Amino acid sequence: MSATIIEVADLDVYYGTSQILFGVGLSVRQGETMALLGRNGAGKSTTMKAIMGLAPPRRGRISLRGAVISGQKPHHIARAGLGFVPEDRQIFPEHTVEDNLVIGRKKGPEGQDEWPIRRIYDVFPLLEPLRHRIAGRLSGGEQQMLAIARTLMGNPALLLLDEPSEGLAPIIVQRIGELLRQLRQLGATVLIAEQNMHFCLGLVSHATVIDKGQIVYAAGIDELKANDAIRRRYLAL
Ligand SMILES: Nc1ncnc2c1ncn2[C@@H]1O[C@H](COP(=O)(O)OP(=O)(O)OP(=O)(O)O)[C@@H](O)[C@H]1O
Repeated sequence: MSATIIEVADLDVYYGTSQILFGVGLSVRQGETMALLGRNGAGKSTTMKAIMGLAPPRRGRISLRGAVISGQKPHHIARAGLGFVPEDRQIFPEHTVEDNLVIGRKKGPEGQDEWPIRRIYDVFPLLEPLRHRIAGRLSGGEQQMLAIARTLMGNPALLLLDEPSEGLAPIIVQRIGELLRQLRQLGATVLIAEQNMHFCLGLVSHATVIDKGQIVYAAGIDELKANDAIRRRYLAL
């Protein structure tokens, strides 16, 4: 069995006095693509932010390849090997596509340099002809691709994507899905927070379902596909 990349255990997260996460736990192994599924407001983004140190947990532990990272500052966590694409993508809108990519370039925590710009353009062929375009003028789908590509330039051990399909036209969602399937084939380890289960089918290997800040189900994606009761109860499908 491959090594565990990230292990999240017993996380409690609060915003002010409101408790948002209740004992959240999940783990992702090397080469897995895991979906964190749940309805609007279930706690997906908060889980991602907690992992990145942006919503520090009041209780619980997060380890990256066995080393505890909870309690560290977000930039330390990023340097330790986590690459986060937030819901709002956070590209630099006034810079060109290529500048955005170059800004994201850094070696991985063990000196890996697996994503030189040439390889990025091979995997993201739509970005190459746009390289001199101002990022803020790209379409939503192009910006999402750029945000993923830029994060890969940092050679993360784990790529965290917060709702990559949100707000995009179905054809673009399909393209992003194909891209993520390709990353999976290349061996990337990915955690995707999504409301859109259909987007994740055929893309992820495992699924964890969150509801009202608690993990209510975790299994291989085929098991979830076969489990009508869970899908109806927590994913409204
Ligand atoms: N900054 C904040 N302050 C207070 N409450 C917040 C804050 N951000 C989120 N919440 C609340 O925390 C809960 C979980 O939100 P979260 O964004 O993690 O859900 P989500 O599953 O990612 O949903 P979405 O699809 O809407 O992003 C919601 O009830 C939300 O209203």
